[in-house]
Amino acid sequence: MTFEIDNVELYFKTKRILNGIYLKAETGKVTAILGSNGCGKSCLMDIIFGDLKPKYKLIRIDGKPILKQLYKTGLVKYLPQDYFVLKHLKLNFTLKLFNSHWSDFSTLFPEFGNYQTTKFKQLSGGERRIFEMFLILKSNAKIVLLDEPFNGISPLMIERIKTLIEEEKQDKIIILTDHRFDDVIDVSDTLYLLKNGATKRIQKLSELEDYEYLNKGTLLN
Ligand SMILES: Nc1ncnc2c1ncn2[C@@H]1O[C@H](COP(=O)(O)OP(=O)(O)OP(=O)(O)O)[C@@H](O)[C@H]1O
Repeated sequence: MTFEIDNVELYFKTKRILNGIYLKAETGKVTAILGSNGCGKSCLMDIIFGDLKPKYKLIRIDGKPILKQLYKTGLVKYLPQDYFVLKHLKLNFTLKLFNSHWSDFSTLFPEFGNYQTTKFKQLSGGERRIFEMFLILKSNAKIVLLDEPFNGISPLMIERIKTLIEEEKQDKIIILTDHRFDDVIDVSDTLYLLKNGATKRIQKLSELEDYEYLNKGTLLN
């Protein structure tokens, strides 16, 4: 499956946020978006999901235009920056709601060993993020959007999540954005930089320095 978005124009009042977007993602690949604070990455994710209506946009799946909001197609799941699981829900019940099982989760994350009946609100910030990411990545969605999946997660857990992303991308389109550029570069197959409202496809990592997303010499370290 291929996913494309282009011709996006997003304004807030007279402030232009996005105006030159083209992004193509496909099953079996992780497509990543890098960009500085406030450049419009979360807005672009919201637009793809269908939760933010720009002045104009064109989304195509396998070349065919999709005119309704993407979430209405049932093809997509979205990990936004804010938590989406209801605070009072127990973890094992929440997994059932997402057609998953406690044993699947605890096999991958044994650190959560006896948390079956723990409520979501009793988890730490990083634990909540890991749990929500598992729900999204293990879902049967064909398109997965991850907004800052590594935020607040400790290094060893990031490695495990990257492994999960690698496994799950086999039958999913995964589009993610995060400020941990080294982890993003490591896990991505296709890389875009969002700058001045437009996406630039990154073919060589040195372009990240040329476009002043990274300081010169950062990639040598
Ligand atoms: N509802 C809104 N009303 C007005 N301006 C908004 C709104 N939402 C976002 N913006 C502005 O749009 C721009 C892009 O915001 P966005 O959250 O997409 O940035 P981002 O690239 O995800 O940033 P960060 O990496 O800091 O999370 C910012 O300048 C922000 O202030």
